[in-house]
Amino acid sequence: GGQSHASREGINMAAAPRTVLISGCSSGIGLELAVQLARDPRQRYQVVATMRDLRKKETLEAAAGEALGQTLTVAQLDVCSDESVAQCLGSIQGGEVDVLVNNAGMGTVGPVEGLSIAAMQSIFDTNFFGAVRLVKAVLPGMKRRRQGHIVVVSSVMGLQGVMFNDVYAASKFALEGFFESLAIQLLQFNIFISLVEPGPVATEFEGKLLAQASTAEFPGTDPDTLRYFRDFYLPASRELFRSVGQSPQEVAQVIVKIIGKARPPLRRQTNARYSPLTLLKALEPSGALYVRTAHSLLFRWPRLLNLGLRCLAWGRLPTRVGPR
Ligand SMILES: NC(=O)C1=CN([C@@H]2O[C@H](COP(=O)(O)OP(=O)(O)OC[C@H]3O[C@@H](n4cnc5c(N)ncnc54)[C@H](OP(=O)(O)O)[C@@H]3O)[C@@H](O)[C@H]2O)C=CC1
Ligand SMILES: CC1=C(/C=C/C(C)=C/C=C/C(C)=C/C=O)C(C)(C)CCC1
Repeated sequence: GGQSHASREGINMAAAPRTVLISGCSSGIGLELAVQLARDPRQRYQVVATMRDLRKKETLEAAAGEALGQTLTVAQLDVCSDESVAQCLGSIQGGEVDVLVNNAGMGTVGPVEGLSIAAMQSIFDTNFFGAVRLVKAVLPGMKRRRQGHIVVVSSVMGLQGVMFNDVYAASKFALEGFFESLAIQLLQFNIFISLVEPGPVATEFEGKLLAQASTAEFPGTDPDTLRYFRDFYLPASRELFRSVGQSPQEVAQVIVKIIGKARPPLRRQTNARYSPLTLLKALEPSGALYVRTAHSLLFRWPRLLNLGLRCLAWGRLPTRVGPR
């Protein structure tokens, strides 16, 4: 209770740093968040930056600079493996995680007819069950200590569906339902949940999706659907990333602020330029306004969509797309 709030607000400067465990730190949002927290000017955090493949650790280590080995350590963690999770948590001093950031995730695009059930399940294994696995591992300790914060990198697609992102959106909706439910119970234990909902972010995420879209054959899909996907959706999606895409640094900054709060919010969107699109659903609960507008913008008035995106992008520098 009171003591933790005092330390979080910096009143008790001598407070021990909080241990923050982040999944998926080989690139993108996870990497940036790990570095920003480790470089906190008030040194409030001890960061365990994890990734499933340690051969990818160089970028993170270079970005961490002097923080490496001080406020940041790198550890192996595959969110799809029970053994890996157990081993990683066992290696943490005291075994206590104060803040868990479920960031690891992957996208998938394309018509559902062309995606195998196995491929869909693997998206859920990573995005949904990966987060659930980590939560099951850290929750008993948090409950015992009556303290904790669980941050989940969800998406605007955890709030509303987007054409040709059916499975990815479903995995993010699953996170939203799971963690909103958990949030109610956990208030009893002084444990907070925060679902962070970025719009498009310039990380390796988009490149991986474009690579999938260009190599996958989506067998069993009718030619009309394939044409809608390739000639309508893909160019619009590219333009959206170019115009309103955020940098991973910006998203990480929002998460750092949330972690620093004594009363963190349950939901937080990160991209004000995307919010007109999420408003379409929030303002009209039947969903018809959002679905009809998205449909029209993509299939009937693509030039209006382009114009609209350019307006939303007004006054900002184009986001550099691609790896750090
Ligand atoms: N980029 C975007 O437009 C948006 C992204 N998001 C979400 O942000 C999160 C981070 O993505 P982002 O930084 O953009 O993309 P990146 O592709 O740059 O990073 C994804 C990270 O997740 C890791 N990962 C994948 N599977 C596993 C696994 N089984 N165990 C551990 N780590 C794993 C990847 O590791 P590896 O390198 O080994 O594959 C990588 O470190 C994701 O949850 C994504 O859904 C949300 C909204 C928008
Ligand atoms: C094409 C198109 C859309 C596309 C949205 C996209 C592509 C959002 C991507 C979000 C991401 C990448 C989130 C990651 O988690 C809208 C705006 C819904 C409606 C108009 C047409």
